[in-house]
Amino acid sequence: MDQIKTLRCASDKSISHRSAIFSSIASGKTTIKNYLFAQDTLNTLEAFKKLGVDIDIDKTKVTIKGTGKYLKESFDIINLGNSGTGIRLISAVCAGQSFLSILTGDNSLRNRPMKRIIEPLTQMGATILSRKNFLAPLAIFGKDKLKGINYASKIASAQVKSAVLIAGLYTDENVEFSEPQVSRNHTEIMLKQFGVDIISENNKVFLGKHRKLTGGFELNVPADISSCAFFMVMCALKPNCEAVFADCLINPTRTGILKVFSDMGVNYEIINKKTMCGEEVADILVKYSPNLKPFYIDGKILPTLIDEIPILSILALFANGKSILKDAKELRVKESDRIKSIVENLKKLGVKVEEFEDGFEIEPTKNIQKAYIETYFDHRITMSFSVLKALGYNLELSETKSPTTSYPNFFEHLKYLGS
Ligand SMILES: O=C(O)C1=C[C@@H](OP(=O)(O)O)[C@@H](O)[C@H](O)C1
Ligand SMILES: C=C(OP(=O)(O)O)C(=O)O
Repeated sequence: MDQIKTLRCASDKSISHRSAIFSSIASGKTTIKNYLFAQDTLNTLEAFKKLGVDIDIDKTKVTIKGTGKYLKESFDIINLGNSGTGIRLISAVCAGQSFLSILTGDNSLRNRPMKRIIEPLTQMGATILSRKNFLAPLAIFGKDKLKGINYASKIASAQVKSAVLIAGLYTDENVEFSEPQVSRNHTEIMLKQFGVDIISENNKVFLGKHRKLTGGFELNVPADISSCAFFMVMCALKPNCEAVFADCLINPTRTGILKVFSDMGVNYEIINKKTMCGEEVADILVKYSPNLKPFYIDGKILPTLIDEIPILSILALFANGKSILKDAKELRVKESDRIKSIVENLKKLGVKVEEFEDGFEIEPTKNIQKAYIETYFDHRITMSFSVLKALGYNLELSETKSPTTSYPNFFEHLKYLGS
């Protein structure tokens, strides 16, 4: 048996975005330790610098002198790169400012749906112009006082929920949001830390009376379970592998993958629970797991593992039966159409896979063929197939730059765990 390795994977992307946004619109100087220095979350810091916030970045921490909720007009267009979270949450901040903001992103982001936030933010009183079909760039004419809203979202989306709650900080009227399943709740947890009254009841959230953010403390961002997932799967598939994933976020709105691991027979153990950033965190030990059952994933669990589907589709190749994914249409509007990206690439490996509008069925295979993988510049597709390649399969990837979006030292960690 090899020595047990410890890996502190990339910091949580969702929590990093929120820490930057809320520290910027709070009073006081807030320090963020273990901020994720990846392209998406660096773009969020750049956005707030453009909006007049004093932000200091050094190797270990970010210090943000909050301005309170009213910012300065940006001289320039704000570019959120590849980040759906960045553009959708910052649009909501801009909806509460009495000046014009223009938000854009890269080719992928300019093709992702923005109607989902344009609709509620417009109902709350902002004026938002977009390209045809509600696509970015977005021109946002905000108002310093918005209207209340009772918004029933048709999709479970933390980005939509967060947009409504953030815009809700700019009104004294009632703000209520509901969604079909509970999406990740980092906005609710962090707004509470900044002193905002917020009440969650099952799949509903309400803002209370107190909506002013008070910063001036230190936040410490845990490791991202969505980033750990790549190496947890690698460890499950690599003979003699045993690794501890340190400080991994285990917020129940994010741990669907652990439930799927249990169902499939992945050998893991939660060994050391703690709290960071108001969030549940733990060290997780994962071991080689040779007898895997297939997965069945549908709408109930999906929001809690939405970003882990690409790497779970790799795990499915080694199960002892057909894995099924349903109700996952949202995957078609991520950084790439992830259903298509997964299915097309698995077919190239010689895997029997059937594509549905909202998911797929994957047959395991003992004979993975040599293939050229088109990543569509989607970080999670690149990282998933890089794990498969590191397990000894003959793959060539169309690019290996995209992981900088969420996990800049991904390949270093891959080498460490693979060695
Ligand atoms: O709020 C967030 O930080 C995120 C929410 C999810 O998107 P949706 O809100 O579109 O489901 C997720 O896929 C994304 O990676 C991060
Ligand atoms: C979907 C993702 O992020 P975003 O929506 O913020 O671009 C992701 O990281 O997988």
